[in-house]
Amino acid sequence: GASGVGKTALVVRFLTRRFIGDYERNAGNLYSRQIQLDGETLAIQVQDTPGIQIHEHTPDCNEQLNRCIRWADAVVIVFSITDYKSYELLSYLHQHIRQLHPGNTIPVVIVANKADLLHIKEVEPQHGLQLANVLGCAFYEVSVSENYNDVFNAFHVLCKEVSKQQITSTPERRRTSLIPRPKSPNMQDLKRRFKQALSAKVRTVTSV
Ligand SMILES: Nc1nc2c(ncn2[C@@H]2O[C@H](COP(=O)(O)OP(=O)(O)OP(=O)(O)O)[C@@H](O)[C@H]2O)c(=O)[nH]1
Repeated sequence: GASGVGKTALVVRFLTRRFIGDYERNAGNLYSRQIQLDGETLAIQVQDTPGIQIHEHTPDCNEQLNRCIRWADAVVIVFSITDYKSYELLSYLHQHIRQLHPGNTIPVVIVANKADLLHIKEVEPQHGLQLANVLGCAFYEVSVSENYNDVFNAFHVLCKEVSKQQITSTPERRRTSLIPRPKSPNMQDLKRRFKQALSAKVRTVTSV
């Protein structure tokens, strides 16, 4: 999704259950994780992506992002209810994902984030749901800062859909052993940034 909608916060909340408020611009980290899903242990990888830039009113999906979309078995498109322009990107992004996965309907979830900021909302909740229905996507309105369960449910739906597809798909579609394992596990990077955020908070509290 667009820049600043909460993509990194969403991934971090899903993987660590924690909300870290301050992030630098996201370079696109890859996280590997084992999760429990309906009594089954799944190995998943979550690729965080940089915000889509808009040039002369046209979204610019660069080759790095296109590689991520082609690699993915499922996609979460995030927008913020406080940023109408991020909502306007949804149809374009959905169409772009379909073009990069011709003949294969990979599961897509649309997440409307920052539901805690209703006082500055620019997008009505029902508009997100209506558009998701038209596009044939699951829809979740969440507040990553306030709530873990809705975030988990959005990823849970995707993992179930992917599992279903992999059970019914041909063997070559199953890429679990072919997914490139990250060289340096990004969980170290996540822990470093988490510690930085915590120490920053301690400094802030002290300075107050
Ligand atoms: N109030 C509120 N703020 C949020 C929420 N989710 C994220 N934020 C804040 O929004 C800002 C952007 O969050 P990021 O996770 O960096 O957004 P992003 O989409 O990864 O941004 P880019 O890296 O620029 O693409 C940060 O200051 C977060 O603290 C939310 O649910 N509520």
